[in-house]
Formats: sequence, C-alpha cells, structure tokens
Amino acid sequence: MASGPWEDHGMGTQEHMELRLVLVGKTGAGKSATGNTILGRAAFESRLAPQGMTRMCAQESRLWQGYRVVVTDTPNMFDSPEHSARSCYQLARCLLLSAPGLHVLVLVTQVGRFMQEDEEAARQVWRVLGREAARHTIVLFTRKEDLGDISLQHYVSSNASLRALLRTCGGRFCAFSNRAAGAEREAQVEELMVLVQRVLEENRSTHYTSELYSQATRLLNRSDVDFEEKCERLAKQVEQRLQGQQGDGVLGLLRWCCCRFSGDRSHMRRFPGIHVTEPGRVHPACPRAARGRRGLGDEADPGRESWGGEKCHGEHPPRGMRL
Ligand SMILES: Nc1nc2c(ncn2[C@@H]2O[C@H](COP(=O)(O)OP(=O)(O)OP(=O)(O)O)[C@@H](O)[C@H]2O)c(=O)[nH]1
Repeated sequence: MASGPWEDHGMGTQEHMELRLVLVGKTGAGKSATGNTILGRAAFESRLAPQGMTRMCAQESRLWQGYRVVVTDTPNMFDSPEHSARSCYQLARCLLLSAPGLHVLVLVTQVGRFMQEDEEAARQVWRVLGREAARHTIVLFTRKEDLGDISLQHYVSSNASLRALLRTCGGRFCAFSNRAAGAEREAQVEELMVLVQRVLEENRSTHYTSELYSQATRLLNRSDVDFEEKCERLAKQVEQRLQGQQGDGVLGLLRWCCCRFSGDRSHMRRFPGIHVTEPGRVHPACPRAARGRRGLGDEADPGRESWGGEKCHGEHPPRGMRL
C-alpha cells in the first residue's frame, strides 16, 4: 500500500466524507487502468479486449487526505446509437452505485485517439444525467507517455473538437500514464485531485444529482427489493428518459418549437435536456436527421447538438412524439 495521502488510517467509512468519482469512456480508453492508478492497487481488471474487458459497473474505494474516494468503473455504456437494454441496465447500475449523486465524472480518452466515439460518450452521458453534469466533468487522457516531447496543452490545442469538449468541461483536464509507478503515479493522482477540488469549489462542495439519481436513492431505501431488481427497475426509467428525449409530451413539443423557431436559442437554455438547434441545422429528434451528422462543433455545449445534413423546416413533429 502506498504511503502519504493514500495511507489508510483505519477509520471506517462513517468518519470520512465520500468523494464519488465515475469513470466513463469508450471501450479500451483506459478506464479500469485509471481507476487502478487512482486507487493505488489493481482493483479493476484492465486488459485489452476487442469486445471490451469491463462487463459490469464496479466500485472500489480508498482513503485520500480524509476523504473516502469511491471510484465507479463502467463498461462502454454507449456502444450503439440505439440504447440497448444492456446499456440502460449498466447506466442504472452506475446510478445506483453512485447515488445520491456523483461528485466528479471522469471522461477517459486516450492521447492521440480522440475520436467521434469519445465525443459520443460525453454527449450521451450528459444526455442521461442532464447537461449540468458537464460542470462536474474532468477529461482525463491516458497513455501520457505517448505524448513524448509534446506538451499536453499543445496536444489539446491542436484539435478543434477536443478544444470544444474541454471548453464545455470548464477547461479541466489532465493526463495519466497508467504504466507509471511510485512517486510518478502519486504525482498524477495529486494532479487529478487538484482538479477534483476545483470541481468541488465550483459546485459549492455538492454532488451532482438529477431526477434519475433521486429515483435511484428512493430505490436504494427499499429493503424489500434486492439490488438486481433495483437495477432492472431503474433501467426502465433510464430507457423511458432516453425515449422521452426522442420527443415526448410537453418537452417534445418544446423541442419541435425549437426546431421550428430556432432563431433565438438563449431563452430555451433554461430548459434542461432540450437540444436547441440553430437555423438551418437539423434537430436530432427530427426524422430527417439520420444523415450528415457532424461533431460537437467549436461552440459545443452539452445541451446543444451540432448537426449537418438536410435542412429542417420545422414542418413535422419530432420522431415518436406523443402529445
Ligand atoms: N501504455 C499504456 N497503456 C495503458 C494505459 N492505460 C491503459 N492502458 C492499457 O490499455 C488497455 C485497455 O485498458 P483498460 O483499463 O482495460 O481500458 P477500459 O477503458 O477499462 O476498457 P474496457 O473495460 O474494455 O471498456 C490495457 O491493456 C491497459 O494496460 C496507459 O496510460 N499507458
């Protein structure tokens, strides 16, 4: 066991404030290895596997400077554009494990391999959790050693999509070499924890929560339902939320209005989860949006989608909208 801030003083969970970190990212990004670096031990299985090594969300913890740092490792939960039952189940499991809410969402991506799937992972997780989750997000690059002589700052500034993503995350990013050991490993963790402290300060030390987290907390309080059943039940809520974002009810109508009258998007930002389009852009809920998808764009924010392809003239309700 490492010494210094990692030393376990033998105090129980009750004496320590929990810091809940959730690791997300695409398959093979290095989530489990990053979790192990943070924890200072090989708690999660980390191996290159074409179909993904991590199958289930898992959680481990360590003490760090008076905090209990609780790390939730996840599989790639957004491996297909259509949300599979498996993804919804894993999302539900992640929410239950990190209830009543996460303090920090760590978006893990590899140096030199930032791609559309990374953007997608960020976009999707914010879609489920709510756009305000971006205020709790840190981007963590693995394979820092691959940077060689290039500085991390220089690397991130050379990619427009990456710059946009980092702006959305308040410029909070760092890099790990998960192969590092000893003092070098601890220095990396210190660097991450400085950013974690920044997230806490910027969010008045409160964790992020949302309606789904509230549902998770209510379910956790039920002693008559076992954990698997709780995951199943919450997975249905997750699925409904994702389907609802295709355009149900009043929100669906509002989205349609955005799509149609998208000249002024500033006032619509008050509605969480609404994706506001610009004139001439295709709304993702629009049935014509299947083609021509682009990246996050230079002014990305998690509540906004940047779509190319056919123009949306607002003459049709969003796909699947029920009013
Ligand atoms: N050289 C190097 N290899 C790394 C680093 N981080 C992770 N890896 C390797 O990358 C591979 C995938 O790492 P994982 O931690 O399993 O990635 P993951 O995101 O958890 O993958 P899934 O569980 O499959 O989604 C493993 O072989 C790791 O040893 C790093 O910083 N440097």
